Amino acid sequence: MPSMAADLPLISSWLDSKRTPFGFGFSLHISPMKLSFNHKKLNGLVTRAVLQVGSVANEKLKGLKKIQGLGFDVVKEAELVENGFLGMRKTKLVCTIGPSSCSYQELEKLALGGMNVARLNMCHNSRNWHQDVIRKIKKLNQEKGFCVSVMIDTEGSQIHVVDHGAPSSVKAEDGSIWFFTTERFEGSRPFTVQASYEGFNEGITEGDELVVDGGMATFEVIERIGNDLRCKCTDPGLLLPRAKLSLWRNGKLVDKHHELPTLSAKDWSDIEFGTSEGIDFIAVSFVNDAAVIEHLKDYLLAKNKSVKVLAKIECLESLKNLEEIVEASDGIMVARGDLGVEIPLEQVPALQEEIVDLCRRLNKPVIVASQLLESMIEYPTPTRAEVADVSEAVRQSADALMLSGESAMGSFGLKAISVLRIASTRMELWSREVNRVQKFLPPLGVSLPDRIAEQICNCAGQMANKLEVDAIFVYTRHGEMASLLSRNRPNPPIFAFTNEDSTRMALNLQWGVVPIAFDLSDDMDANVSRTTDLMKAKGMVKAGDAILVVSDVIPTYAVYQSLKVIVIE
Ligand SMILES: Nc1ncnc2c1ncn2[C@@H]1O[C@H](COP(=O)(O)OP(=O)(O)OP(=O)(O)O)[C@@H](O)[C@H]1O
Ligand SMILES: CC(=O)C(=O)O
Ligand SMILES: [K+]
Ligand SMILES: [Mg+2]
Repeated sequence: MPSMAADLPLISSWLDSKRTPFGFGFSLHISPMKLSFNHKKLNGLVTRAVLQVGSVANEKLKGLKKIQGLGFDVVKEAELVENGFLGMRKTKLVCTIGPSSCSYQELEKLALGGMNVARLNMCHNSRNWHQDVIRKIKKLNQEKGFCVSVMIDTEGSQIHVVDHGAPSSVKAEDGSIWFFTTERFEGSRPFTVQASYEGFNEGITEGDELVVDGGMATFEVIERIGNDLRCKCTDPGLLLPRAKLSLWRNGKLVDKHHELPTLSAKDWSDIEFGTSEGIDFIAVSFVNDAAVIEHLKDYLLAKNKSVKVLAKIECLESLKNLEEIVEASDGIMVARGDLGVEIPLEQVPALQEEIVDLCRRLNKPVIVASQLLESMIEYPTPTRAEVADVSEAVRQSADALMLSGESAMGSFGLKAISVLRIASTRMELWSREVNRVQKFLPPLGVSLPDRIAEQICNCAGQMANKLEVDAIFVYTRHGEMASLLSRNRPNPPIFAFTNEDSTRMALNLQWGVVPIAFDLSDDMDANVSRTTDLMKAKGMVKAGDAILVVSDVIPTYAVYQSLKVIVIE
């Protein structure tokens, strides 16, 4: 077993770099508070070796605030009691809510099944429907002790089918002639497909290709007449309601997204509605560049709304500006559905891995989305290939996996979430064995502006693994340290105590973090003893458990970040 001292050079090397721009000096002290040599994990080490890195406080510690109980997610609590610290799932699960999952009972079942975030796609359904779902989720959280965050996903300016002349799907036969029109009309016309965007056929000429849903059906443009494109079906298939339309010339996409506003008037109105209902995340569809994310974040800041903004990577333009988009946003969704429409399908897997790695480097949570268990929309078991896809996303250490149609409209949403839960827990375990995590994941260098926090958390991650502590406790107001710890993908779970509700809900999307509501005080020792006492009383920690404690609680008088190891007595 490596000794704790082995970590000291690492820590002291960054301690040398003083935080002069902020006017703080740093001290490191190791104070053995109590010696005991029989702990199962830290045999031979002091039981309360305290490694503290804090600014020199020039004021006395403030008095203890009144601390109430712990706001612990009932599902995580049960998971901990049942599986122990190491058996807790790290990968977060997002479920799209739709007609088959919108009742109070179904939502409760999904929450019990491990849903961390509920996604509402504003492309579908009415304002009242969305409001009703959001309120049900809030009620479940409040009355039943769940911790499910709410995400809205903007409609954006997609080019899709408005009407295709049939109530549900319609088959386009080989060689059949169809009109794709931008004309608005009521009712339906046979062999006529209404497209959502007026500029849809501009610049399109004979010989171009019109692709439906990324290859579900393909047409050749024969003629452009006024508002219409007259097309011949060259690859037969189904036209589904709201099917996506894209145009191609000589094997290259004719990019129309950049002509459209990323946030339409309807999107702004949906955002206004969502924030007034207290949502936690906005996922922005078809992001082209960082500007739209910055604009939305400024807007939310001005309105004093702590809502996290996620950028969906799903079009060509977003790939060109990937790094600036990741930097600007609070998280990313790899929206493989539309991405696979805009770029050749075989490029999606490598891109997914690159995006996941980039997000980890820049410390932004990342969701892998779409078609993870697509066959489960219809069938109660997944294909082997789907389970392999899910496991691969977990191996890449994506923060979260997302269900779409599987939970929104399928009959087996609950089974689908249990497949995600079981497959991700299994893969996490496998990745941890014989240090595979270290082999798989690119090492973290020094890449973030807050180098001190970054290095504390990198060291904490290494220490947690080497010392085989049972859990990491982090005390955080804005979630920064919790997020930086998560970025290291350590073996033990990260319990993040926070007094900010918005921080708690945002941390729901971060790998391995269990967010817990707690009335933080400026007195760190009081926080630690109070939370461990409360968790002990609940049977969640017991004597002998080793815990790595990290803090970024910032009292009014100083910056105070610390790292220490305690063993529960
Ligand atoms: N609120 C809803 N009401 C009705 N049906 C829904 C709803 N949400 C999703 N669905 C159904 O589930 C399917 C998949 O949902 P999802 O929202 O993930 O679609 P998507 O096309 O992947 O997303 P996006 O439109 O953002 O690209 C939809 O095509 C739709 O049929
Ligand atoms: C989720 C989504 O928007 C997509 O995959 O296209
Ligand atoms: K959407
Ligand atoms: Mg999409």
